[in-house]
Amino acid sequence: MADELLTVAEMGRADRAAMAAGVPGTVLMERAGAAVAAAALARWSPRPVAVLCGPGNNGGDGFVAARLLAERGWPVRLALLGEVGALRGDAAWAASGWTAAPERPVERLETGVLDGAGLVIDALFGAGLSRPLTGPAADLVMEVGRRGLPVLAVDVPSGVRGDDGAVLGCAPRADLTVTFHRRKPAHVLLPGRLLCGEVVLADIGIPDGVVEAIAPRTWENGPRLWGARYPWPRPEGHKYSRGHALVSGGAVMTGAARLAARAALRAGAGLVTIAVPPETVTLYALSLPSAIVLPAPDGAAFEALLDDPRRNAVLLGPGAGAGEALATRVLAALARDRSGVLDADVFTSFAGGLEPLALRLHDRWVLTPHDGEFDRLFGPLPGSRLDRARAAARACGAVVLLKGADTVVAHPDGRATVTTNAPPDLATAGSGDVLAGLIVGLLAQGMDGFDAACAGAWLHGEAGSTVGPGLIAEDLPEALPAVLRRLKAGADA
Ligand SMILES: NC(=O)C1=CN([C@@H]2O[C@H](COP(=O)(O)OP(=O)(O)OC[C@H]3O[C@@H](n4cnc5c(N)ncnc54)[C@H](OP(=O)(O)O)[C@@H]3O)[C@@H](O)[C@H]2O)[C@@H](O)CC1
Ligand SMILES: Nc1ncnc2c1ncn2[C@@H]1O[C@H](COP(=O)(O)OP(=O)(O)O)[C@@H](O)[C@H]1O
Ligand SMILES: [K+]
Repeated sequence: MADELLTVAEMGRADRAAMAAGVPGTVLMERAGAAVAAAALARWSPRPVAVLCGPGNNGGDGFVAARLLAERGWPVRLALLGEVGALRGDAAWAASGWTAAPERPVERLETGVLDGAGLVIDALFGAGLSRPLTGPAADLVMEVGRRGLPVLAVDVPSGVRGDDGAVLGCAPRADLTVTFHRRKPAHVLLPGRLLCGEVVLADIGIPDGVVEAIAPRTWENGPRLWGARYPWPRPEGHKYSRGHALVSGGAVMTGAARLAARAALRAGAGLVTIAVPPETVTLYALSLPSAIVLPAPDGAAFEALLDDPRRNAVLLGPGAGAGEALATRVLAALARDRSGVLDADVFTSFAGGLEPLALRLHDRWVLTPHDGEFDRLFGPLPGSRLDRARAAARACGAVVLLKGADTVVAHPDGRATVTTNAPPDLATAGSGDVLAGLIVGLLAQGMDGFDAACAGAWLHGEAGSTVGPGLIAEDLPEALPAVLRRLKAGADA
């Protein structure tokens, strides 16, 4: 499946470009409806179907699918929101194909149309959803849920907004969603993703060059985006050529930096130094035999460690304790030519204002806030998670990774990805520290900020899925070798 995600506006441009290139809208609609019918035939045994059509082109796709399923002998009932006479353009053409047979009435959109149905095709609203569902459309959607009927959604479950996956009013929980040409953000962002069920992407004959001309800026995260630049060890390499990560460790919450350091090593950093309060050296050293544990009694000692340019990537925040001392270390790291990750307590330390960071950050730095930390640093920004992460990246000049079940990585230049492979088992203490460690380990090996953030988020999700239920954060670095072996074998390309 293609990785690009098109906004509703970009999809509209793709449709228009296809028509300008000589593919009529009716042909696109016939192919869309045929893809819906084919998906129903492939997934379900023949059964009575209720096709719910809306007043626009999403409804048009429904008319086509209804006709094709009826031609295959399925018992089909079709109900329309509004009057047939009010349909326009391609949808009017599609409706005429259904009504051409006198035994195929167009029913009013009332719950009775569901009686006897073994499948619902939801073709009420797609790209054109403009307001919350109310009235008969909302009644039908609620009733479909109450009856527990299987649902095949056309383009998106009606009520789910294409650009951000938000639910306007209500939306059915689909078993299968058939979308066209490219997926939309709603298919990967929550809650939309959870309402789509399985997503089938259908080719409706929009020419190949159209996507290149649109140059979309959003992708589903996966190895196809960054795998070619993954920093695999080279035969002639040695530990000094694989980067040296410097992790700042705290006095009390020592687990966070230890988890991060171990993840950085597993990600392939040649060396990891962990700078810790002197009284904790033994504790850190005993649990991290492969890391270099050095005492850093104060900020000056930490800066002395930073001064060695071989320590090329820095992680600050996990378990550090928020405050002036951490803020000073962050600014010291940013004053040098390094890459790095800012996480956890850093966001609280700069909650008073972004300026000191924004003045010094660049795109070899990655910020990894969860929603609460994000709001603390950037304020409550409007829009979807994609919008907010993009705005934050633009505001601070660094790569922003907004954590969650649908983690977004955004670059200041507007590129963004959504990560979809993370299981809910990752919602456990310390899991974010591992993510930060993975990213700093990749940065140390020379990956750029956007690639390292995307690769780190994806590896984190894969590692989480490999372990599954019962996962604790310590498991994640240990799951990495198997994930990397599969990645290297090209199994996920
Ligand atoms: N373009 C193409 O070539 C192709 C497009 N394709 C298909 O077209 C779909 C997009 O079609 P579309 O643009 O006509 O929008 P659609 O989703 O049918 O809704 C618009 C209508 O719904 C109405 N309406 C909206 N919200 C409402 C609400 N809450 N409650 C009540 N009414 C509401 C809205 O009314 P208005 O806002 O104008 O008042 C308008 O009448 C796309 O998802 C795909 O399935 C495929 O065939 C492939 C080729
Ligand atoms: N429901 C979920 N599904 C998938 N991943 C999740 C979910 N909840 C949290 N995560 C992931 O788990 C990690 C938690 O990080 P964080 O909130 O910083 O926790 P901690 O500070 O305890 O390490 C993030 O990578 C986040 O994306
Ligand atoms: K729909």
